[in-house]
Amino acid sequence: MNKLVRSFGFAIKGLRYALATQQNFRIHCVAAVLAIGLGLALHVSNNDWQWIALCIMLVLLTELINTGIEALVDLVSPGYNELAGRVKDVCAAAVLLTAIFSLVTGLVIFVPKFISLF
Ligand SMILES: Nc1ncnc2c1ncn2[C@@H]1O[C@H](COP(=O)(O)OP(=O)(O)OP(=O)(O)O)[C@@H](O)[C@H]1O
Repeated sequence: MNKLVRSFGFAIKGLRYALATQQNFRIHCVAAVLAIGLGLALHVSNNDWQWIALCIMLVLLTELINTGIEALVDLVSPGYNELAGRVKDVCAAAVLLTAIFSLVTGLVIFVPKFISLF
């Protein structure tokens, strides 16, 4: 049990690190809160909630993995290295793709709801 609590503490430490150091992670958290607020206000369906939850998790997960890999790259390659840069670029591309996927999904869910309001 003690080990479980300690592991939970390490995970919270990782989350706090990402929140404190990664502007993109903070922006994605705000976007997640906005999406949840819009979903509640516009009474989206259970199916739409599943898509919203999937998008939020995908973006936050890729951002956290990107942050971890960035730290690892800085540890093993503190100086300039073309491969180190490529690793970071590819990880940044993963975050970008999930963010675009989430944006498109959000538009598909929310735009028709907004249109039907007017
Ligand atoms: N050690 C390195 N060697 C070569 N290029 C690097 C190195 N570190 C970073 N880069 C290049 O600079 C870019 C930005 O790297 P940086 O570590 O500043 O990430 P970041 O801008 O903080 O990313 P994020 O906004 O996701 O935190 C990388 O995508 C890569 O192209």
